[in-house]
Amino acid sequence: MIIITLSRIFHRCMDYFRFRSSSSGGRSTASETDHHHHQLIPRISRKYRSLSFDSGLRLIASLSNNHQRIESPTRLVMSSSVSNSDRKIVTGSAGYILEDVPHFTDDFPDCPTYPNPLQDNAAYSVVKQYFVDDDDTVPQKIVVHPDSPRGTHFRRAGPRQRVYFESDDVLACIVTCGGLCPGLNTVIREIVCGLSYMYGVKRILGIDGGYRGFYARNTIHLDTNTVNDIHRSGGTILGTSRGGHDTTKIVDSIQDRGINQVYIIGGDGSQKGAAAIFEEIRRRKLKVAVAGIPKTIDNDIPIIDRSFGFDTAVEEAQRAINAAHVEATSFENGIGLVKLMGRYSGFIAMYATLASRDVDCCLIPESPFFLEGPGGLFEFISKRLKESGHMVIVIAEGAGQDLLAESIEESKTLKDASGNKLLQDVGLWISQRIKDHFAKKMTLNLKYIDPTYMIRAVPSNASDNVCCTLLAQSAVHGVMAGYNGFTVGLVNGRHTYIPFYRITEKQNKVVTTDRMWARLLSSTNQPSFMKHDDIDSNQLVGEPGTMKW
Ligand SMILES: Nc1ncnc2c1ncn2[C@@H]1O[C@H](COP(=O)(O)OP(=O)(O)O)[C@@H](O)[C@H]1O
Ligand SMILES: O=P(O)(O)OC[C@H]1O[C@](O)(COP(=O)(O)O)[C@@H](O)[C@@H]1O
Ligand SMILES: [Mg+2]
Repeated sequence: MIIITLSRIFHRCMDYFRFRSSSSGGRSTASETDHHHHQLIPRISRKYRSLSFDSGLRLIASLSNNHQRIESPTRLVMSSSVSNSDRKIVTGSAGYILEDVPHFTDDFPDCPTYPNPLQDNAAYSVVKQYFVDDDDTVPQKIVVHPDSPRGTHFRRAGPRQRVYFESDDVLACIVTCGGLCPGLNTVIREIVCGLSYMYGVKRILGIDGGYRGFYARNTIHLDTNTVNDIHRSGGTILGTSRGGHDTTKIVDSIQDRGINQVYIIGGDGSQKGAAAIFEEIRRRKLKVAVAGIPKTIDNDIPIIDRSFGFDTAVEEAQRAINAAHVEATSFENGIGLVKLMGRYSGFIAMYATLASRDVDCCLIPESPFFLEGPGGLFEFISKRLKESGHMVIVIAEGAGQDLLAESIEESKTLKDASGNKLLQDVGLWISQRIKDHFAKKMTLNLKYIDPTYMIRAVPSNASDNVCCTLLAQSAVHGVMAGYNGFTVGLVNGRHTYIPFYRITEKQNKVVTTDRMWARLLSSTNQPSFMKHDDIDSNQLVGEPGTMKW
């Protein structure tokens, strides 16, 4: 209680000395902005002139005179792998760690705040506890032991009592980057509607065609009318692209246009791009917020439970698997083979298999397999055909690439414009290998179905539409509340703000020693195709226990 009260007193004191900053508006250069900022500082009491949020916390701590709750929370600033990026880590008792996100007050300790317009909105003011308490955090791990530390937490998303933008001053922009994903249009729609209806923001721009659109294309005007029906269509009305991330040109464009809120909808690559933009914005001391909304049908983004589009992609994949099953059961020794997306992570294949119940074998990038000999794929196919006369195989596009690379040497080095590995068609390759192997042994009817782009080009389903809406609203609330340099994401079913470095430091993968993969193996009754050595060296790179729903 004491720290909360002191913290509020501190913020009240700070509010008293607030000034109106316009550092990001207009066409000011970085040096002009600096100058403008420093011109305004003398208006603040000397005592609080250089008081950052951190030093504010320390001030409260010293005032509190050794109170237990104040003794423990300490903010440690650690060096980051990304230049100029300070990691905000708050530690507390019982091994509590908050991996916090940057806030405007870190760089602009005296920037003004305003009452949240939602508090005058009849629809929200009746909602009990609509505003999120500043102390609310969400644990990354929810399975704990009596004596285990409380571990890493992330800041809970949602609206705050005070905001750091006046509605009329906001110039927001939205960009979609990377591959398509069901729900992109819904997220665009809900950012526009959230900004407009909740916060009265009128100036919102769409960036045309991904990152390069910042500097190579005109912007697109967005309002609640223009986005009204877009959620019914797949794709993105803004267009998207790979490559073209030129940080300097992008931030020049943000600065020149006077944009002060940047919403970036994209996958792991896009979030790395967002982090680079945020770093440059900070370096230039611009009062511009950058927020990421994770887009990934592959579910290759760590920390989060899942993001929008995945559910729809898995549902759409069922149509291909059903067709494969019908074909396989209609012919002697029928094999239906379906290739699904998943460059480095096999979540779509794994969940489509678990959902379908018709799949006999699921092959993913994380689980090595081999074709010939005892325990190999050919032996299993032979066994399953003898038992039931047909089978369905689901293969993720990134599976077995090492086997393909043995035959196609140059395939190891090919990359797309964003630097992602370009894959060979494992579906075609494995179909041919199976046909060749059984050619002289038995009649085989193999039908290869490749629904690749169909599962991501569709509009999002009902559950993903809800997911898109909540993510978009959470991003808008976070930005308006002054948080910065974050990706919004579901952690254990709660929306959180996650620092970019945690999102970009590794990829999420299926952990084949985790219980979910074991559940799949028991559902299909397929062998693991793993040799003992593979188990030992199995990359434990995923977040064990992700996809918990
Ligand atoms: N390490 C990086 N730094 C800066 N920008 C990046 C980085 N990786 C990817 N990007 C940019 O992010 C955008 C999307 O990346 P991509 O890998 O194609 O898709 P996704 O975001 O869906 O993973 C591209 O414009 C790409 O240039
Ligand atoms: O052919 P494209 O459009 O470059 O994309 C193919 C890749 O896009 C994805 O659908 C999604 O990847 P991103 O998240 O990097 O956009 C992958 O599953 C697939 O390998
Ligand atoms: Mg990606």
